[in-house]
Amino acid sequence: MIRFESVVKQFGDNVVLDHLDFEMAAGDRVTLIGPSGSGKTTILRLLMTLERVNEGVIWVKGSPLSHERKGERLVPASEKHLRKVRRSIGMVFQHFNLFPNMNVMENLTEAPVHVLGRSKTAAQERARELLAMVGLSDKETAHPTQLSGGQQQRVAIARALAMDPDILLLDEVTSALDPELVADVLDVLRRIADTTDIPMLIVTHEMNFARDVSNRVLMFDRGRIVEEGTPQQIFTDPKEERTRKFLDAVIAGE
Ligand SMILES: Nc1ncnc2c1ncn2[C@@H]1O[C@H](COP(=O)(O)OP(=O)(O)OP(=O)(O)O)[C@@H](O)[C@H]1O
Repeated sequence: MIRFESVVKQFGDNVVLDHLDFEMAAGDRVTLIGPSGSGKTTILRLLMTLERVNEGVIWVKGSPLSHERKGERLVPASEKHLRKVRRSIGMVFQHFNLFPNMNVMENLTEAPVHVLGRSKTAAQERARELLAMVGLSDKETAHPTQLSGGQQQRVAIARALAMDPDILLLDEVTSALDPELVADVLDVLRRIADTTDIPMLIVTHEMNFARDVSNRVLMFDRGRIVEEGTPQQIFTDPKEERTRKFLDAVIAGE
């Protein structure tokens, strides 16, 4: 479904991902953990095509994301290819990033209509289903500034799903929220995990959430996977000293 094949990403001399190999199957929910600067967000940004690989190839559903085919060969993706493949990846950011001058319904239908070419009626119908799923059916005509941070983030989740993406990327989606708003957002994501089979790749420090939603946890350090397992195994019986130290530090900071 998703495959990183020997991916290298560097910024100047800083090698952030060092020949990274990793795969996600359909229906996988994977949480990435690891110290600050270990490359977690870079992985999401590569999938979002906001960054380009230096070496290696990223595949989505058997097609290259980072590259395109020229006959038998793979060549680095053109901007046109990236614009096209970007549609299949849904991302929710820490800071919501809703369109401020559009109401909730417009936020949800803009890209399905203008990028995917759906009819306005079909896009609105799908948007209403998604608003019901995130518990905001009564906010269709509200503008982002009239919503709490938690409500804005739930709209952002619905907006990502409105594109029917192949994968949903969640980057620290609760870390900009007031503590009392976190639970609602996590509950919505738990419900989506329970009621859909969309693959999710999650970066979070909310270990309970990771335990509830994901079936695999990958521990990163310096651009490499140092340990991988089920949430149960990684959180209760980590094998690697680096994982243990990292989890102790997260728990101490909570
Ligand atoms: N656009 C960029 N230009 C230069 N260096 C970058 C850029 N983006 C990321 N980096 C560097 O890449 C490394 C990995 O960053 P990344 O944000 O992927 O880590 P992270 O594991 O997500 O950390 P955090 O938990 O703090 O978000 C860091 O050393 C960072 O400084």
